[in-house]
Amino acid sequence: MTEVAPAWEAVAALGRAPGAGAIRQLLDADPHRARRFGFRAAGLLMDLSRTSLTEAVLDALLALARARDVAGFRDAMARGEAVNGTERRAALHLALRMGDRPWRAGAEDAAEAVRQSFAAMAGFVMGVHRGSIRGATGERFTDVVSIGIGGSDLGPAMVARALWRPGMPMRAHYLANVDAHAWEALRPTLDPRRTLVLVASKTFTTQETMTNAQLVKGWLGQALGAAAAPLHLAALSTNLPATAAFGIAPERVFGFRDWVGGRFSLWSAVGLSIALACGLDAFIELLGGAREMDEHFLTAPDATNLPLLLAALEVWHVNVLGLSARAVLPYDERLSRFAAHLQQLEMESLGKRVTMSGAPVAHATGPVVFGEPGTNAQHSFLQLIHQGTAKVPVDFVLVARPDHPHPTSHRILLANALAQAEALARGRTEAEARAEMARAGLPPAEVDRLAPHRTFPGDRPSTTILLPALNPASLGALIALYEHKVACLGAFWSINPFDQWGVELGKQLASGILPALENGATAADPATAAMVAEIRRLQ
Ligand SMILES: O=P(O)(O)OC[C@H]1O[C@H](O)[C@H](O)[C@@H](O)[C@@H]1O
Repeated sequence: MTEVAPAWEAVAALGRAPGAGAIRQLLDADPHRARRFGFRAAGLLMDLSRTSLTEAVLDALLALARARDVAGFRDAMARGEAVNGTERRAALHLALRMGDRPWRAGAEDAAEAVRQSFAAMAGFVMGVHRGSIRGATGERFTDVVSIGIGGSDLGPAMVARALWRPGMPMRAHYLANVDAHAWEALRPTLDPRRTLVLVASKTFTTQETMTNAQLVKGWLGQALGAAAAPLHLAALSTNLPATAAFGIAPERVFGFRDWVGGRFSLWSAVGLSIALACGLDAFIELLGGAREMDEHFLTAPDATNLPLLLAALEVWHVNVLGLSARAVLPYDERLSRFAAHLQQLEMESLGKRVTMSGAPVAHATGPVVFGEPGTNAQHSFLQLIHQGTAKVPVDFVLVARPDHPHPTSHRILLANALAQAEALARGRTEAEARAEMARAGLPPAEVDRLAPHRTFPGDRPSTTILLPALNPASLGALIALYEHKVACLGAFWSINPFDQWGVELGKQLASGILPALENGATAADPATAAMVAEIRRLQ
């Protein structure tokens, strides 16, 4: 047996112990549990008290982290080693946060590369905001459209939505889906003379993005003349030849390196729309918040390291308790796309079935992640989480101070979030349900009939992350927390969290099916061929 196997076995044994997974009794036994299992970094409080973690479980998970050398993987990542083994690349999104560390990606001075691309971005943003960079008709830009998909869309779109307030420099719009209904819905809201278009694509070959970019370039050309369109375009990409071929002048191309993974790229030029819409200062503060979490991640001891603890909890839930989904519920409307961002960040990173060396994994990997803002989620899928047969851990994200002048609304929002966490953990026993119905005066037969339906099993885990306020720094720290959790889980599970081969097959098949839809060529797969025939009949 290797050192790793006994560490796994120790964790698994705790999972088989009587009472493992219980939460209510832990809460009852220790009134200080919230203090013991509350952890702070970068202004965030992470409360793990409403989980079934115990001192023994945590110790075993931290021993497993040592056996799996999670800290070693983290440090190799920070040293710019090729931790993305299948693509032979570093994963150096930490360098984008522009800390003082001498970041290197292999032989490259990554810190210098980041400084240069940030300086170019900053110059452009200031030029647009001051009006020295204008559209072809001399008008100032008021709107920015960022065309991109996946990592070139979800992060920036989520952040801009979270941070934008009336009066900020520009309005940002995001165009991702190749479904042209998205463009047709956006188009009438835009004045081409005042619209700046960013084509955000790391590879600059993504079919959806290039299709939309051609549509929007055509719209600019029609409205302003083909020669004027380039004045309204910029590219955010690592593929300089392709941006030039698309007709974007080199000084309008904001680059980044291949060691920035798509789902980790909002801190790079891919985040240009954030800086344009919310201001350069906000973007710098966002980087600063992430940097604070980075420093914590790189230096805090395991036992108080928030990303590592969050990852360890996920191992406990997924591998020991067999919980294969997790819900993310930000109780803040401005974070309405936060779950969408985490869906990509976590599921694209951790949806793997072979180890870094290509052998089948011996255990479950990434859970299904989904979510919606609260309180809306309460009136939707939380029924299943309270009373369904599947146990689904929840991440609550709460913001203490709102930016609106309606304290009553905010108190109602927070009371609901806290009530959900309490209800999930404590539940309501059948005896409690019966007593309550009796107090309400229900006849005994009704009490008997409804008791099973009004019983809540409890012992359903949740994590609460509290932000003092939602601002660029706290949001940067929050996102970085999850990024680092993902890296830790890659190490725990010995999978590559930085590649995404799973998206390739569908891409290849789509290009084979396109001719069948265009001219009736027979698709290779009979089910596809039958559906193509029916679609063509209806068109
Ligand atoms: O930025 P791009 O090269 O256009 O890629 C956009 C997205 O598409 C790919 O298929 C991957 O699934 C994502 O990781 C990536 O973020």
